[in-house]
Amino acid sequence: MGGMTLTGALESGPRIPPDERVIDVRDLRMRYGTRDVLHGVSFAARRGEVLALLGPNGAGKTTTIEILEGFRMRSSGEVTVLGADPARAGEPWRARVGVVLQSWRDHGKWQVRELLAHLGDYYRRYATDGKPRPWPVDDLLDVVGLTAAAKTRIQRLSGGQRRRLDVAIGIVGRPDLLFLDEPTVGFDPAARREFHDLVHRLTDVDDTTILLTTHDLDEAEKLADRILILNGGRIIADGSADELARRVAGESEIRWTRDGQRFVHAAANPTPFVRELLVQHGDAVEDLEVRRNNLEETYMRLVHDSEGSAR
Ligand SMILES: Nc1ncnc2c1ncn2[C@@H]1O[C@H](COP(=O)(O)OP(=O)(O)OP(=O)(O)O)[C@@H](O)[C@H]1O
Repeated sequence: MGGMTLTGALESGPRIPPDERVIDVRDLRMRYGTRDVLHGVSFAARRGEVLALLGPNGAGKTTTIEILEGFRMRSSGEVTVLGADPARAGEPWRARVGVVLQSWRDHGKWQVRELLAHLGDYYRRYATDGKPRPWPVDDLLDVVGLTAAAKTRIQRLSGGQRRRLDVAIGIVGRPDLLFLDEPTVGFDPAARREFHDLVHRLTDVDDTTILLTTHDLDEAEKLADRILILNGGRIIADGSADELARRVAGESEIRWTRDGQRFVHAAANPTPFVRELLVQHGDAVEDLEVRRNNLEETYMRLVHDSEGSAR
């Protein structure tokens, strides 16, 4: 069964015409010493898409992202990002790519606004008619929620504010493509929600393509147009959260009460079951609830199935 889930996942992955691919990865392999950690990874992203790369610890997410960012040399495979090979691309390419690194701790004595204005200057020469660069600093402060902290020295920012500054630094050049490696670690729920709004704004306003990694499946479900699951250096699923949920058998849970008694039933297709239930019991059915697998359940199942079929 695991094998079928796997094949199904890959075959029905979206087909993106080559000229619309902001990211195009084919048969990417990575070996550290004698250890293979990526075994032929292939996927693509189209402009304006938000992709979440999920997978257990050690699956190869950071390695993949670092290769796409041009920070790590791959062992083999074809990688095209914004039309260029990241291993060979130059400064104009880098200016179009945003990277959010973990906590910007240098320049502790600088004020937030001052640092962003300074870093933004670098991007001025890469402005185009369609895309003025950098973000005007006050708009940027507003968009990441740091207006009130504009004059605060970096060393005095709270953990959450620092992560927002990391994001601001990643997008100051108005990148066409943004990489976010576990962007909301350390955020409180309010900051997390604001960050999600920011991601939506970036894709709405700027058509920014975003590739993010996260272990927060709720976050992936809220943000991503498409989910890629990497396990043991292989992509084991590629599709929207709904598509992946549909691929996992026994997906829906139907709950109801009748004569004061609770009932639970699992069904791949809940509609005929519910219809029959109402035909049989009509008004006696109360508190009817149909719940599809959430991404967490789907993810656990897909990872589990792939491990079964890989060995
Ligand atoms: N520089 C390196 N040298 C040798 N092995 C490495 C190196 N970097 C990563 N690895 C190994 O490669 C594998 C994939 O690591 P990677 O960091 O890409 O995984 P990940 O999916 O990002 O994990 P996590 O969720 O824990 O961040 C791991 O087994 C890791 O130990």
